[in-house]
Amino acid sequence: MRTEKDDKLREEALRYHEMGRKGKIEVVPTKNHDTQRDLALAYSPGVAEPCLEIEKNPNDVYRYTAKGNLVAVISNGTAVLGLGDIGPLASKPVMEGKGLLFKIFADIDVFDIEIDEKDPEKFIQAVKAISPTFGGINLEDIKAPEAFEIERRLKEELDIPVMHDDQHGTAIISAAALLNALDLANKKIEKVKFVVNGAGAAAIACTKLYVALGAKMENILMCDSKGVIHTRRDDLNEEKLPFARETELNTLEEAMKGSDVFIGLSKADVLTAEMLLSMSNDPIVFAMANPNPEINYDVAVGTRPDVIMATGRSDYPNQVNNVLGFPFIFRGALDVQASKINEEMKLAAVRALADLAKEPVPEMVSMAYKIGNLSYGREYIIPKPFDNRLITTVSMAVAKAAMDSGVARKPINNWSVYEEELLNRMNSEQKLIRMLQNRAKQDPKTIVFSNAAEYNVLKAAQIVKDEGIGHPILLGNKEKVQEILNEFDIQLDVPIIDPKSKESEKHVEKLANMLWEKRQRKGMTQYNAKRFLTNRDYFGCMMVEAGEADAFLTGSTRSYATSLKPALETIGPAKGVSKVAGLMMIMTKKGPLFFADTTINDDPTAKELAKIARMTEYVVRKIGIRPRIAMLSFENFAARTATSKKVSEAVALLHKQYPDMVVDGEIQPDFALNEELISKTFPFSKLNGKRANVLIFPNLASGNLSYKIFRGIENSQVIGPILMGMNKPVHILQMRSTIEEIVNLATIAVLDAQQRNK
Ligand SMILES: NC(=O)C1=CN([C@@H]2O[C@H](COP(=O)(O)OP(=O)(O)OC[C@H]3O[C@@H](n4cnc5c(N)ncnc54)[C@H](OP(=O)(O)O)[C@@H]3O)[C@@H](O)[C@H]2O)C=CC1
Ligand SMILES: CC(=O)C(=O)O
Ligand SMILES: [Mg+2]
Repeated sequence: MRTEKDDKLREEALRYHEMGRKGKIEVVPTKNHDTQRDLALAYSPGVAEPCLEIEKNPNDVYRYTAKGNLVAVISNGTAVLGLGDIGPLASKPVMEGKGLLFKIFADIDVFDIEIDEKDPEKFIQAVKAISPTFGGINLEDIKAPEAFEIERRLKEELDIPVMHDDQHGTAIISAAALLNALDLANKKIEKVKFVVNGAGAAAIACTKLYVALGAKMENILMCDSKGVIHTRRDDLNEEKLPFARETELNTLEEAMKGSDVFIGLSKADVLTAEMLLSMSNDPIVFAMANPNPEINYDVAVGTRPDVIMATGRSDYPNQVNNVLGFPFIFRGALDVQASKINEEMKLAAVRALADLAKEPVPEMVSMAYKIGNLSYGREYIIPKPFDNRLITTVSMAVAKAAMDSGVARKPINNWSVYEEELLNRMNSEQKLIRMLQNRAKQDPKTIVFSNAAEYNVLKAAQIVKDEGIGHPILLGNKEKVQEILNEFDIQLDVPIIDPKSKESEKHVEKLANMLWEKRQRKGMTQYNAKRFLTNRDYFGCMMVEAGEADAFLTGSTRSYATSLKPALETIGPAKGVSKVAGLMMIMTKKGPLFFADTTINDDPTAKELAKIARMTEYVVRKIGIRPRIAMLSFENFAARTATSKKVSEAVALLHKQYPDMVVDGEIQPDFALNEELISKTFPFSKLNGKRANVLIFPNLASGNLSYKIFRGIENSQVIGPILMGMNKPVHILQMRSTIEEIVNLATIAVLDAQQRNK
């Protein structure tokens, strides 16, 4: 069933693949290559030395080359997703996609290899011939029954891990999800009746693993394209035969009656609402065909509110897709130089995944999925791919199982060092920013950029446009802007408005009249309103006020206060807000930290401080993070000085007015940021033994200077200042912001505009 959403996705997917550098992965040099000397080492003559070492000791290949971190994703294109035999060429986007996932989730490099060969023997020989290059081989989208023979032989004949992901990756993930779904439905694996639709590579491997976990063969009905696999059939291959049941049932429809679990690894839309209605109570439906499931998610949930439903897709709850497995399974296997991926390693991955879903979900994950409260339950039976913990949890479990089962050639001695290595592979700061950008891209908004005759602003606007984060409008002198565009060869075709130019006179007049109407009783004359409107800051703000744009970004060439004044006089604070404030988001290895107020209120009173805290809580929550707020001072719960007393008073106000708010103080920042110190020293605190992620400073000096010191020492990425409390999205950059900082704040401006549209 093709929906409007599918049509939109089609368009977007084609654009995504076509834009910019072609393909989804590239090769990047890892060593210096700037001088003649570097080249003499990288290539001839120096390169001969590692060659000779490896000739003497083949294992040194792991020491001197990329082999140990390089996986081949190999396909012949005979069972590409659920699209069938579309050939090796057409399979390339999927294989490149796998490469991308290997890289971003587990820092594994991939060559995707599409082989034009259907004959299993010839295919095996081709893979064997290129295998010296790789530390592991991920077979992909090869159809059954050939896939079974190909994998079996390559496993036997090669001494590096070989895994057909559609079989075992899928089996591992779906088994983990199944264990949790059964737990939630209060059913036992030994008792439940399964219908497995599909009898190909994925379906057979999954079913075998469920049997290994306790499912009973006599409770499983498997169907292929011809219907139920039963003993009366004479067309069954070797792999299907063990699943042939003595039964009178012939069709999927008949098989479904009274079943508890439906496993779909076949093709789109083969399960009907009527069939779903014939299942038992609390049915479990894993419709895993890609790109479209055996039954549409909304249809299934609409038909059976008691269903526990999963699909292979990322845009619905419970994505049961092998992406949750292969990056981390190979990571663990490569790190111990495992000779194979065996049953013990697979079962370890199943348990690790199933258990992880029961743990509290970190904020970063909820944020990536724009879901406030992700917790173990019917709509969260399996971790999400963007969960940072997968790399440590699953890879470590797999590595350990490889060692315990005797297939590891390079055992791990120090697990905490290994854990640290795994975490360092992931650049969590970048990930967070990427997540925010992805959210912005879902619904890009029109952003007016002031100071367009600045290189950084133009470059940032170009990125915002090219990445699909927003639709820029530039404010500035057209000639100057064009000059910079030409000089730096920046391709940016967006509207440019110069409020000072003759051609903008009518536009200026319209916005000036609006402003005058707004402020005529606050001393503004019509003449002054018109004069103000030739100023870019007034003009940009009024465009947002007039609904001509969704957000305004300014400040990169002016002092903060100079840009703030027009914003306050035009857009102004939101209803009920007496003090606006500036929030900085600082990316740290332990996650994002928020600082307020960093830009506006010199010495807020206790009441104002409480308001700033409340407003910050709201904004942080909107970003998708659960705020834990520390009200900072230089004393801990023992206010003696005027500053601490003020903070203490603000905390009392907050506790009284908002008893559910996670806020406490006065507290020193080193305590607030240290879980152990907090839980041991202040067990009574409302922070509940958890590290704070929002720091409210007692005054502007401490807030502003702290984030600047932090930024200077840590060289962390900073997003902000996010201007909080305004009636419409306007944000003021720091002077001389970098391109990256402008793009980041533009992203926040888009998210801000998205929130307000809801
Ligand atoms: N979510 C995930 O992580 C994954 C999902 N999949 C999905 O599973 C599906 C199968 O992949 P894979 O096993 O690799 O491919 P195969 O080609 O090996 O197997 C396809 C199977 O589907 C069966 N089939 C086709 N049409 C029907 C139908 N109308 N009713 C019942 N069965 C049917 C075929 O039957 P016959 O034997 O008669 O030809 C065959 O057994 C694909 O949609 C794929 O996207 C696969 C791997 C991972
Ligand atoms: C997810 C996957 O590997 C498939 O659908 O084939
Ligand atoms: Mg696949």
